[in-house]
Amino acid sequence: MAGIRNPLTMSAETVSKYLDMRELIDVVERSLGDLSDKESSGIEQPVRTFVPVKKYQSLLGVMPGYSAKDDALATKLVSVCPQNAGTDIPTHLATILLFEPSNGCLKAIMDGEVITTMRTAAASAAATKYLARDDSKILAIIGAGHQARSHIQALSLLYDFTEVRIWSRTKATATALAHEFGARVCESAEEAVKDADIICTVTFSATPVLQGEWVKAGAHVNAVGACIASSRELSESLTRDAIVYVDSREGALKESGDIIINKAEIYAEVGEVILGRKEAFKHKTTVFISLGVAIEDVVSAKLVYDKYVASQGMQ
Ligand SMILES: NC(=O)C1=CN([C@@H]2O[C@H](COP(=O)(O)OP(=O)(O)OC[C@H]3O[C@@H](n4cnc5c(N)ncnc54)[C@H](O)[C@@H]3O)[C@@H](O)[C@H]2O)C=CC1
Ligand SMILES: O=C([O-])C1=[NH+]CCC1
Repeated sequence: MAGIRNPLTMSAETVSKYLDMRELIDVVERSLGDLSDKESSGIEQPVRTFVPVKKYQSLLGVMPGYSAKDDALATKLVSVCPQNAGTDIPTHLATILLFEPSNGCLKAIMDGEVITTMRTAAASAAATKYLARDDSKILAIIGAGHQARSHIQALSLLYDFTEVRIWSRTKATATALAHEFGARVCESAEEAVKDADIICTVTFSATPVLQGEWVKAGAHVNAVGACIASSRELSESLTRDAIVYVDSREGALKESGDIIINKAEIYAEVGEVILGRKEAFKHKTTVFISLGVAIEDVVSAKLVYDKYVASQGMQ
């Protein structure tokens, strides 16, 4: 069997070669459904551990998970270093260790940055498919980093947008990203989200970048950037008035400032909607709070590994 005592090493370039966003959206969608049905899927996923590195205002996240249904076992190690912004080092650095569940051997050490960037957008796209209106035409993105780019890529596969708008506190990065996609740079977040059908907040902000009063009734919001209990991207009025979905209820109650600080009520995990156990409310204002869950990385890493092994004619 490949890599039993000699794990494969897979670079970001190799991982990218085997990841297709359309396929990933389907795979991640299924994993979110499975996460909401642990009895059948046999998912084991403790809420991740974040080790604060206060001296550098950064975090090390440890994200293990197992899916019995996929027979996939992996852990991601992710450094979150906002202070790297503007340097040659990315703000998120990640490695995924993929194991053979039957004997515990390490099968692969793979780059986790590409997977993190793409699977997060795939999760938002999967949620959006259920929660946004099918005729959505205007996409607004708040933030202009890696997640901003991958969210435009993923959502553009599902919707025929007539307009994509970007606002970021650093205008130069918003302008560069807008140039890639023929999007419009806005002078304020309020201008960007006016009448937008789908809004994504993908910033490092610790305080709200999106106010409820700016959001059109019936819009869908993917709130992706606030992943620790002391940070939030959404105003209290928005989480109070919208129907709030999360990726993991357990994770959100521990990690989401948008839930904890705003004292927001969680209506459902998006997986429960995918399974048809909870309503989608496509025509009401909806919010998907994405924290990122290990199982998304586990299934993505297995997908990459299996495709790589097949392409090499390995067992
Ligand atoms: N939910 C999930 O599964 C995941 C969430 N994330 C989170 O998404 C966010 C964006 O990640 P990336 O795009 O990879 O980072 P990035 O470093 O590539 O981009 C960050 C963006 O946030 C903006 N920003 C930074 N501080 C800000 C502030 N105080 N107010 C407003 N904007 C600010 C920057 O100008 C930049 O446009 C981060 O908070 C990250 O931790 C990242 C990976 C997975
Ligand atoms: O799920 C993930 O990988 C992360 N969520 C927040 C920072 C990284």
